[in-house]
Amino acid sequence: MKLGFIGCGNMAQAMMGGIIAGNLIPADEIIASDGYKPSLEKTKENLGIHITMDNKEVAVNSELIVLSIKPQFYDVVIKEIAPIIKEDTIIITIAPGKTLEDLENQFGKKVKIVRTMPNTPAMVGEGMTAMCANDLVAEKEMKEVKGILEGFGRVEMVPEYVMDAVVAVSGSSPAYVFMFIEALADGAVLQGMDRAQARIFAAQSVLGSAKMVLETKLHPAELKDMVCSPAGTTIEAVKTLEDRGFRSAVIQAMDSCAKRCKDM
Ligand SMILES: NC(=O)C1=CN([C@@H]2O[C@H](COP(=O)(O)OP(=O)(O)OC[C@H]3O[C@@H](n4cnc5c(N)ncnc54)[C@H](OP(=O)(O)O)[C@@H]3O)[C@@H](O)[C@H]2O)C=CC1
Ligand SMILES: O=C(O)[C@@H]1CCC=N1
Repeated sequence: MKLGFIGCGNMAQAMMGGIIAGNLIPADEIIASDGYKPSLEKTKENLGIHITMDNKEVAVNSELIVLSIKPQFYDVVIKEIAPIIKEDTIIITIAPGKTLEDLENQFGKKVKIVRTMPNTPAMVGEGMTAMCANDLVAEKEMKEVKGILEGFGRVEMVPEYVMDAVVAVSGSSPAYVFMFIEALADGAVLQGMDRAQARIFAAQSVLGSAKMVLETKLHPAELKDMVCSPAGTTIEAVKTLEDRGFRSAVIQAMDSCAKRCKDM
């Protein structure tokens, strides 16, 4: 197998979906293991990958192994696979707070490790993933892994010290954005709009605004100013958001998020 996933939940399925749809690795060269058989079988049915209940089968048969279990299960899974992985296997991690040094110590031997942080928009091919690696991973191997991760969105190489910031700004941020979209829809419902239509108006406005930031490369404050007419409607809304500490709430939420990474 080219690519193996240990843990076949939300992130693993999102990553596999993009990789297969982008023809980066064919489904019959991907294998996934999980402790829960019905969800594995459903993934096999949807994506056509190989499945197993045995993590070791993934470990011995894959060139690249994604550890797609929750952080609290990293210890037990690493203990299980460390004795049997081959020297040239590349381990890809996606958990917050698990540093390259921690991981190397847990494996207890020289292992090629690529530490990444993806996000759930990978499910629709619009993921944002950060990556860094230990010294054993050659530049050519980094490029290969990057190419695979690009199957489900954008990828940036980062120095490891910014990984907690990455979790706050992209790994976890879809949750805050969904809360914002939900709140926008609620606000429109309050003004009398139908719920289903409100959700479309809210989501499309967030999508379009994000695209403007990426495509115009203008500062977000400049784009905000373009919406605020003098004595108009928008500046009234901006005033209320500033009064209620909107930006400060976001920054403080991200600070809590990054602090949690350090405790994991
Ligand atoms: N969700 C997100 O937005 C993001 C998540 N991540 C990271 O991705 C990783 C996976 O998260 P996510 O996909 O959300 O989690 P999920 O709970 O959806 O998936 C994890 C899967 O691993 C299975 N599992 C648990 N223990 C084992 C084991 N010993 N061997 C094999 N499989 C096991 C779980 O089964 P069961 O449910 O039966 O226990 C579950 O199906 C985490 O490290 C998370 O921090 C990173 C970026 C974004
Ligand atoms: O909440 C979490 O811990 C994971 C990591 C990033 C997004 N979800």
